[in-house]
Amino acid sequence: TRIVFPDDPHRLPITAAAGDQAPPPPSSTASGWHLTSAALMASQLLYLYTTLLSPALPLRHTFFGRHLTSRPLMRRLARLFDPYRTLTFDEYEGGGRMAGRSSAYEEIKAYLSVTCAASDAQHLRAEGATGRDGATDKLVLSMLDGEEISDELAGVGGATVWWRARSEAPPRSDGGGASGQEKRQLTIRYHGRYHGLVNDAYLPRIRQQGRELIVKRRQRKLFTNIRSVYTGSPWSHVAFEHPKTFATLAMDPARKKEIVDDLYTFKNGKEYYARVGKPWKRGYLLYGPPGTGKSTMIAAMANYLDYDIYDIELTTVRSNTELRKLLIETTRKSVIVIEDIDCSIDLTGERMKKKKKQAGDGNGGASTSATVDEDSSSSSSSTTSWMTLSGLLNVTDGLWSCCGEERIIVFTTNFVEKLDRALIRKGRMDRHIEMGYCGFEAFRSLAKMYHDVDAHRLFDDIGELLREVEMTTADVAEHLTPKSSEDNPDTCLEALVKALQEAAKEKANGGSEMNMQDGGQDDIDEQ
Ligand SMILES: Nc1ncnc2c1ncn2[C@@H]1O[C@H](COP(=O)(O)OP(=O)(O)OP(=O)(O)O)[C@@H](O)[C@H]1O
Ligand SMILES: [Mg+2]
Repeated sequence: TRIVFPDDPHRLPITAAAGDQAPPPPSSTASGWHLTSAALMASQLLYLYTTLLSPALPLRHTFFGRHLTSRPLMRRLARLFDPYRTLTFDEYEGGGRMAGRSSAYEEIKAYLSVTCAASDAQHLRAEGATGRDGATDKLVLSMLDGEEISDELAGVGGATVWWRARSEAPPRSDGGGASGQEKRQLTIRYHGRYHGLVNDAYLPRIRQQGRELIVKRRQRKLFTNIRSVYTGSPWSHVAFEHPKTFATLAMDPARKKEIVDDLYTFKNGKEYYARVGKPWKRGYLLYGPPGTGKSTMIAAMANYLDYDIYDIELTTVRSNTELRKLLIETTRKSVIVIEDIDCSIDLTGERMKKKKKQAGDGNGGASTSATVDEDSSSSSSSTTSWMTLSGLLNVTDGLWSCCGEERIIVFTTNFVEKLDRALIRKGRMDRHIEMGYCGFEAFRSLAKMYHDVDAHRLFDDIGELLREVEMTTADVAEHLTPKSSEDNPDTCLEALVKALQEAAKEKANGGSEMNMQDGGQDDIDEQ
């Protein structure tokens, strides 16, 4: 580690003797603070002694320091020698394995990245970043371990605070490999006389500025639950740059408006959720046949809300505990997605079977449906992972889903009727959205999007055929896509008509029964 000290005329001249150990905090202002030469010498001797004795420990933690600080009088004396205070911000708050990311740490880190750039620090870390405008030439600077930078306290002429970054290696597992993540910390050091100022004005101010910077710089990310080899986080991410918006999502305009209004109300519902005491989250279930725009809708939602996406591949989650950990690691303003929920886990009537069995046994016991035994369900031969329905229920409405605010949970499925009712009841999945086969309104928006055509002689035929034949939006979009430079709106619409007529003929011959699916309602009935 390399340490850079701020230029300060009052720094005690022990740097060389102390090696890598930081010198005592420099005096932040010259005014009003004059040690007598005797006190200065005593403090130097004292510090030299403690520093040499135990270079790794700050003054207060040494044997000598503890003695000095154990009595009020002595403590005051110690303050004379060491009038500086420190505050440490951990990257993870709460301690233990279930610690969550600290917003204070993130905000201060963002603020310091600007201070770093303007500082005279010699060794900084630079990370590439993409700005919101898509520019890829941005750099975000941060302090390397042990690096120290100074910052001014506004309103107090020349008063300075010092920030230092440090990290602890994760504890080793039995196999010798790292078993966890690095513990990162940021520590601020300041003169005791500025304690009130630092806590009441400086820290709130820089957190606010950090928050604004985070929003300004935010490149949205698409996370997936593959452990990152770089950070040890259970999530890896790439930049999220899906171009789909609600403007380019083909569906019935009235239904689209409903969904957009719903999202708008959620996004601006902070006070409402606080007032009624509900966690600020909302669950959406998107269901419908393949190619009807479920994944596309998720991208449009994330773009509309300006949220990150956490895409959970449930089949690789080995236990309910792992799922909880994943959820705790998500940040606010995010859409948490579990696609094809029916394929990820055997959720189909597991609880029903259990309930029936209990009813059949007639021996009481734990009889409520909410008490599914995790172990018995995890040993079910049809599950591909050890995730269980009860674990998933916990995630969607238990403690774990409200460990942060402003989250949307989206499940998608091709077979809504297969899902356990408990999983998709209102409150868990608040809104059920059917993504059905392409209707006339959806077709019209595709025609407008692809060919800028509002009306055409073939529209009536197409409308008729779409009522008769079930064709996915993906298929209709494909027919409308020009395949060569000779293609124009006429040829594309004719190709679509032809495809629809063929599908109608096939249906009439009884060949397309497989495609039959119920459509119609927006919301499915609840138990
Ligand atoms: N409503 C729509 N508006 C615009 N494009 C659509 C729409 N539905 C589907 N598409 C197009 O069809 C393709 C497939 O759609 P998407 O992946 O969203 O389907 P899906 O419902 O998620 O299918 P699956 O169930 O197989 O995951 C996308 O590339 C998209 O461009
Ligand atoms: Mg999909």
